[in-house]
Amino acid sequence: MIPIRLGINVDHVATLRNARGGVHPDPVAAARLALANGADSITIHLREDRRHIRDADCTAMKAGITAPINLEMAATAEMQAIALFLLPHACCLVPEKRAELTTEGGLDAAGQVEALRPVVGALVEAGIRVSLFLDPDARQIEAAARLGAKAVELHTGTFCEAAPGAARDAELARLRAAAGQVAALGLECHAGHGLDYETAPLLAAIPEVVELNIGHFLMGQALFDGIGPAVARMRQVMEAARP
Ligand SMILES: CC(=O)[C@@H](O)[C@H](O)COP(=O)(O)O
Ligand SMILES: NCC(=O)COP(=O)(O)O
Repeated sequence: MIPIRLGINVDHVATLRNARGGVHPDPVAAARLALANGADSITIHLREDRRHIRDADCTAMKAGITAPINLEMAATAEMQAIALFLLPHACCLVPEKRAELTTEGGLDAAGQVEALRPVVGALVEAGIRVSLFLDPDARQIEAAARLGAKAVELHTGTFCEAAPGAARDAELARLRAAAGQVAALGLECHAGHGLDYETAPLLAAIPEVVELNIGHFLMGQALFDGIGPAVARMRQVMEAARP
């Protein structure tokens, strides 16, 4: 079986914690449980509005786990400074709009290469593995390679939100083609957003995809099954689908 990594996004543990302004549930405790049950890394998205993960969560996560941390961030001076201080294993540059409910699409890397270049350069220089969160679009993927990113995380939201049928099949075909292009350019291919037990195996079946990042669905499922069993089942269905 071609190995595939599972990154667990614990943003929405922080959403629940913030609902009462306290310290429970703790994203670091959730991360440890996920790592003990099949996760390879932990993703945290420090949004500009700090709606869930906060700055203290980032330092607590760095101190609290030894597994790789993937910091999702907007490509801003503020976030760059935080990343260079925190020095996570990886950073994933994502688009952010304050009014959005969640991430709505991929970063427009092709449209802002010169603006992104210094941010990507500074993070790579600091030894951080930089990925760009992109739609499965050839022009965007080519821009990621031009920028010196080491990975692309394909946005699977459009695929996950589509009902089974021709439109969803077409989006999966786009994702397959994009994964092939990412790998052909020598970058790692990751995927994420909206994945669940039904859709994640369809991405895991793509040989070029080497990492899935999954959060919201699993944190919801954890309310019923517990984080450990929820993550373990995701690991199982991903590996069962793996070529
Ligand atoms: C980029 C992406 O799809 C997610 O990793 C991101 O974290 C979604 O944002 P929220 O976690 O705020 O829903
Ligand atoms: N980059 C995708 C991620 O980290 C988790 O996205 P979601 O599963 O919370 O939609």
